[in-house]
Amino acid sequence: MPSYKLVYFDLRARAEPVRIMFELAGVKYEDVRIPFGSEEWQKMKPTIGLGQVPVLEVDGKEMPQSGAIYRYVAREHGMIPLDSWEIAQMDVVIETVKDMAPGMGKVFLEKDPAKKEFATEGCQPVLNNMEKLLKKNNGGAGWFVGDKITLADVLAFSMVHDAIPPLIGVEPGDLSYMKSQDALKAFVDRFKVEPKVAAWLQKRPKNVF
Ligand SMILES: N[C@@H](CCC(=O)N[C@@H](CS)C(=O)NCC(=O)O)C(=O)O
Repeated sequence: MPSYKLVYFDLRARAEPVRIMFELAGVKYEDVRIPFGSEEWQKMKPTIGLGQVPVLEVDGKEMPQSGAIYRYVAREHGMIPLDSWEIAQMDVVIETVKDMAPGMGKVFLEKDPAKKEFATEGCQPVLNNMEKLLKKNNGGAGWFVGDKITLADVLAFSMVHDAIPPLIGVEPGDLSYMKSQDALKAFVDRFKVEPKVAAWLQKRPKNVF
């Protein structure tokens, strides 16, 4: 097993899917958390990867870009389907989850009315698409693709459980912003009680983002 060092800020954000995959796979890794906005980061920035984090070090070799890190870790630890069609279905889910980003970026910089609008209206079309994709596989009773957890599930969970709630001013895991996405809600409930995920949710640092 290679030696893994994940370098990010003291946040969940872009690093959390990697942490969740390492936990699911039972892989040991060094979870380096640089204080956000710190002097330490300003010193480190010119020396690491492409000057941004996350960076994953694998046996001392650096890998920047969260998307590349996600796929690499998922590939190494059995969270990418084997079949080309299923890989494409996984990518459809990942691209759909990414459709949340423009709306989220705007809300991040705004005050309460924008947060409320995003929760009640802005995020709903993407949630509906996620619901639709989930239901295409096994009627929505299992995971997004095939019959085991893939990167698609990890990214979908990170988005709806961890990333959106604090953005709209509620706790991670508070899904009250979901309207008619019952399969997606049930998916989150299923994912978070997977034993290794549940253990991680208990012990992970309690960051806002
Ligand atoms: N395309 C990159 C973007 C990485 C990125 O924007 N990282 C931010 C934190 S989420 C960062 O390092 N910000 C500090 C800086 O740019 O100095 C990725 O997906 O990894």
